[in-house]
Amino acid sequence: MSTAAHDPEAPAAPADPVLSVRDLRAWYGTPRGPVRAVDGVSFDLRPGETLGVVGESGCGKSSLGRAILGLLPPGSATDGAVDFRGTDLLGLSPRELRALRGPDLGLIFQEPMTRLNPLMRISEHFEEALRTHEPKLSAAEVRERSLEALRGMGIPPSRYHNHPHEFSGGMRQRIMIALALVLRPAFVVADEPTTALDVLVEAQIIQILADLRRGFDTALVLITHNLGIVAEACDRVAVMYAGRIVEQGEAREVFASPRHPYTRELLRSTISLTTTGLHSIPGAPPDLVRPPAGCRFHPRCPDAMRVCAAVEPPDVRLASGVRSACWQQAVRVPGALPAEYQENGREPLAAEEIRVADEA
Ligand SMILES: Nc1ncnc2c1ncn2[C@@H]1O[C@H](COP(=O)(O)OP(=O)(O)OP(=O)(O)O)[C@@H](O)[C@H]1O
Repeated sequence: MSTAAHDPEAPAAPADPVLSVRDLRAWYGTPRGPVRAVDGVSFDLRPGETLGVVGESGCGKSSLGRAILGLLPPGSATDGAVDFRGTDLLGLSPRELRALRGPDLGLIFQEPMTRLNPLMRISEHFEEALRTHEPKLSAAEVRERSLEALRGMGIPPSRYHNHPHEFSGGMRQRIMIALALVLRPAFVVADEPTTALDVLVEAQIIQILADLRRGFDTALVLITHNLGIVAEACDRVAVMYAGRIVEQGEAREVFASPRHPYTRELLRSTISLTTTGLHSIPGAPPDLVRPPAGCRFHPRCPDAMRVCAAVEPPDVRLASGVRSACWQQAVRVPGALPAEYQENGREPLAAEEIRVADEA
């Protein structure tokens, strides 16, 4: 560990994390065996921070968001620790968790109709949420807070007394977001909040999330396929592959010089979409019932070495503060490379060895 000399000009020490996730695992029981959708994930989130979680489809992003909030379906299980302001969320009963959702833990998921009651006016939804969690607010304050949240999402006050069916799908989604944010939760998970929305609305949501974070120190985990949003709106990024975080750090740093080959490939596939041709990463993420040995990305990795097919790479903290789980970095850490790979562990992995490793 490095120790920095005291610098009087240095910014104040960062606040304690609002959320600390340690070695989180989540799996779904299936007839083929457990699907290990989240497999040893750790990160911290400080008040006001936004962490973007990116990765291809099926890498475990949504499972991570749901596992943190205790929202996995029946038949699934979790292990590890999710510390939210000193309470381990994984140890809470469903009832205790429900009490925290809303005022402390917010969630924004894709399905907009799931929580809007078609029989209730929009105003009644807001009144119910605020009266339940902030009973001291006056009727005027409830109205003011609600209209402010709705206005932020581009819904004019004239629509306050309408019913859900009088809005388009996109508007309903924005109302749902306003409803989650009106309670000013300390921590929010937003899972692809923008898929059903157009680009203008997307920009608006990014703005709201930024305001929220500035105004109320809300910490946010933003799960998305859109690396552009992460580059624009997130402080930090976690790149997930096959149930693990393979690289995490300051978004600016990770995007400027990605260290993990998976991050590099993911960035290339996004950038080329908006410029010239279509680049996609050859192959597909692995079956999470039987993931490959060693580094899970090795069968698709252009830089794979022999050690990658056999031994899981340790998480290496680089000088920039970025953490990367890749043998290309780990071989430089004294003692990291096992003795039996000292001699030939760095040799490039031949195609036939990848097949053998896959079948193992
Ligand atoms: N209810 C379930 N039962 C069994 N397997 C599941 C269940 N939900 C998800 N999975 C599996 O868990 C793995 C991770 O899925 P998850 O939805 O978390 O990934 P994701 O990265 O969020 O994907 P996307 O970007 O498509 O939403 C996948 O292999 C998926 O098939």
